[in-house]
Amino acid sequence: MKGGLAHTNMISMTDLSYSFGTSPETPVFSGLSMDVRQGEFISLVGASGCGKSTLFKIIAGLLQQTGGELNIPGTISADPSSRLGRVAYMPQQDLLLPWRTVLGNCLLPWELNRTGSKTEAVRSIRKMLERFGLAGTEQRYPHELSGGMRQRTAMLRTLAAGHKLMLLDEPFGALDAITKRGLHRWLLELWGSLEQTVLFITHDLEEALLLSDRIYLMSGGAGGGVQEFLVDLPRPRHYRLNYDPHFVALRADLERRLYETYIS
Ligand SMILES: Nc1ncnc2c1ncn2[C@@H]1O[C@H](COP(=O)(O)OP(=O)(O)OP(=O)(O)O)[C@@H](O)[C@H]1O
Repeated sequence: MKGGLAHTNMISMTDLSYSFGTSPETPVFSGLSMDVRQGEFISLVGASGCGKSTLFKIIAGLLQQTGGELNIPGTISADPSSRLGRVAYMPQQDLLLPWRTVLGNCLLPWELNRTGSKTEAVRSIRKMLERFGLAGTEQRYPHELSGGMRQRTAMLRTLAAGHKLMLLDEPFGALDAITKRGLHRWLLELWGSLEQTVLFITHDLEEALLLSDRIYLMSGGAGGGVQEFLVDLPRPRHYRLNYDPHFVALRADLERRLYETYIS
């Protein structure tokens, strides 16, 4: 966690559960109690299908939990519409609009909110494009970008919405190891320089360890719940840390605990 930030909860959930209407008796997950504090970088790992993306949709206000409490300051747990537009949510597929340029895609949050002038919004996006290593791409269409560039564009658009809490659903899942490494460095720098709180879904345990303050291991199903895993590695972090004996031991421990969620 970044220094100087208060232990204010950005999200806190108690005994949260969710079942789709099609199978109300078999919850996707249940008994989720966890919190995300201001300025933290938290990762969520768990078997495919345990409900990670569903949880993000609940936090973003697209779905309503079927049990338990979800507290996000300024919203009402029982009213999912009160959460809509309160957090920045980047779903698994980047969802860039193919008929819009990079600039056009990044202007979407402004078009939805209309806060400030368009000139100011364009100026601010141009500045961010540089910071995101996307200078010169503003008139390109999504199909003219590499996978890494698309992800950065989608993240820029997510950030341009101006929310302090970002939900990133496997943003680097489809990228090669070296591109991923570059984006990790870039994301850590970005997170370190902004007052951003990040909740991040990944299947890559090294990625989770490198980026996070804490990791939640989600089990899914009835009585699955969630386990907390503390990442006591100093910051700033660099990928060379992956070869550090403490990192290797943490990775083995995390893998063992994740394995236990599969067989429990
Ligand atoms: N609209 C839906 N109706 C019914 N079941 C659904 C629906 N959407 C998802 N599910 C089911 O809910 C479960 C959780 O899906 P979810 O996408 O949240 O899992 P996940 O942990 O994010 O998976 P992955 O790691 O593979 O992305 C899965 O079994 C999925 O098939």
